[in-house]
Amino acid sequence: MKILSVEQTRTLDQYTIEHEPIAPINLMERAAQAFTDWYTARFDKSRPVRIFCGLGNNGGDGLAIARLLTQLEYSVQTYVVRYAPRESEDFMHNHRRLKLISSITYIENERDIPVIRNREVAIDAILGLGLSRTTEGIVQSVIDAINHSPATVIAVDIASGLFADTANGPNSTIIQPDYTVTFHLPKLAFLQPTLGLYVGEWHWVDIGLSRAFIERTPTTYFYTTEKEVRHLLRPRNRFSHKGSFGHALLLVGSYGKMGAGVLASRACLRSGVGLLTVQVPRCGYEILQTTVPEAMCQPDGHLHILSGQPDLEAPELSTYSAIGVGPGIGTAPETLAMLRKLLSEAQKPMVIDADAINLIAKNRDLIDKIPKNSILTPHPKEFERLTRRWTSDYDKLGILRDFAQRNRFVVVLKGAHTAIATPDGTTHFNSTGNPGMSTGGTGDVLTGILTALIAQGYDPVEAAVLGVFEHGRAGDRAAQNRGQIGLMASDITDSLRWD
Ligand SMILES: NC(=O)C1=CN([C@@H]2O[C@H](COP(=O)(O)OP(=O)(O)OC[C@H]3O[C@@H](n4cnc5c(N)ncnc54)[C@H](O)[C@@H]3O)[C@@H](O)[C@H]2O)[C@@H](O)CC1
Ligand SMILES: Nc1ncnc2c1ncn2[C@@H]1O[C@H](COP(=O)(O)OP(=O)(O)O)[C@@H](O)[C@H]1O
Ligand SMILES: [K+]
Repeated sequence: MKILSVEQTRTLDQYTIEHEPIAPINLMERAAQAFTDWYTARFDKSRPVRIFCGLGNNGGDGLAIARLLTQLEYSVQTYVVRYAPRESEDFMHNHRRLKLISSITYIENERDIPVIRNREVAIDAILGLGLSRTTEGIVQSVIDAINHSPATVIAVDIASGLFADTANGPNSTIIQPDYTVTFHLPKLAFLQPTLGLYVGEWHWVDIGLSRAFIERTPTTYFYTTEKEVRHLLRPRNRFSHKGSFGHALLLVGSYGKMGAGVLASRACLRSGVGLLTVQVPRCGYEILQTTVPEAMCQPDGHLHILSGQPDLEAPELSTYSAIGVGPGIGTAPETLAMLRKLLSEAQKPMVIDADAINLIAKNRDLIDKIPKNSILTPHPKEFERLTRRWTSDYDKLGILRDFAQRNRFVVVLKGAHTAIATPDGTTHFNSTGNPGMSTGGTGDVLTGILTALIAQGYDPVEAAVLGVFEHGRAGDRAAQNRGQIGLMASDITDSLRWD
């Protein structure tokens, strides 16, 4: 699914109005109806509703929602925050219609702000996508009052005060909703870690904006949906054999961190690889053979760490269809030497994670040695070590895009809504996963998954988008069984289902 900019969203609204065609006021009515349907499916009439409206079209939506809920016999009190002398035309129209059936209270100064109580619902329709400057004055006071109230808060389209795709200033006053119900495609702001407080749980309601326009509008930002991912998954041929699904090599583990290697190996096997060889320090040999009997094990000459020495009689690197390196390997000088040699010899895209990324961050000459189209899977701290500190989520997205494009890597920046940046400059945000996955070892599982997909011949960008989605989906299944708190990394592997 595409993510459009505010400017493109405005043009999308305009295009829909001209080409469906539909009058602006009817499109607003459709938005209000969609919101009302969403609301009435979740909240019953016992909860009093206070709707706070601005003077633009977001306020217009709020007035129309007030009318629809009043007609459904919800207990509704409507407020107009009078921060400016002028109202939008469609606001005026809905104002006249609401006036016929209900009273409207004006908020011009702080005295006019009502006390919002427990069990009440506050609907925020003060400012929408038209936000052009930081909030101030009475708008700020109303937002503060709503945020400090015990009510359930629902933002119409976007939280008032939140810029949809640019950074807010440091001391901005922004609604902190429990829910955001948005009419347009997801906005970039909804997917950024530092903005979660200003989004809450977000829901998209379809108001029939032009699909033709969306299809031909260029964007570099995408939100991965299940339908798109289904398209990527390749069915198995009836006459296939284990040679059809590649031979992966994982270089993982060190003394005390063999678990990372076991997690990555099991996830790799659960993701359809034909054959798996795992290279571990000698101390990991029995651990691996015992816990993952499906894998072949290649012990390193060193007892505790991967050293790449002595050169054991391993098959040529080129015989492997994919190589994954990093989970649990530590950052010893011998392991650095091993990584240096590996990167110099590898010809195909690899999967590079965890300590391998930390070693590369400290030895930057290695960046040029990484095969093009390799997948790097840093979490934010690892990515910062690899690049630089960022000033906002948007700054970070710029660094991410440039780093992936300049080096021709696929960079999987992990977290809620993992962002996958590709060599061609696009960024794909993931839609699956949950906070139960914030626990040690879940990243190692992802490395195993991605290595298996590359081994099976998936293109690295497809592998990253598909693998990250399925990793999150397995995490969601595991959370359903166990609850988020009880979830641990191996539950994700056990919950993988590739169908
Ligand atoms: N066809 C459409 O355009 C549709 C629009 N819809 C609604 O319309 C919204 C966008 O409407 P508008 O473009 O009128 O935008 P807003 O309702 O966000 O209001 C914009 C107005 O607020 C002023 N303003 C901006 N920042 C301010 C601040 N910090 N303090 C005080 N005033 C400020 C602007 O000068 C402008 O006059 C969407 O978010 C959505 O809710 C929906 O009805 C769906 C259809
Ligand atoms: N709140 C969250 N929502 C969705 N996914 C999450 C969340 N927290 C963590 N994850 C996922 O869990 C994994 C954590 O990886 P990582 O930080 O490398 O952990 P580890 O190094 O312990 O394996 C990533 O894939 C990340 O996207
Ligand atoms: K709003």
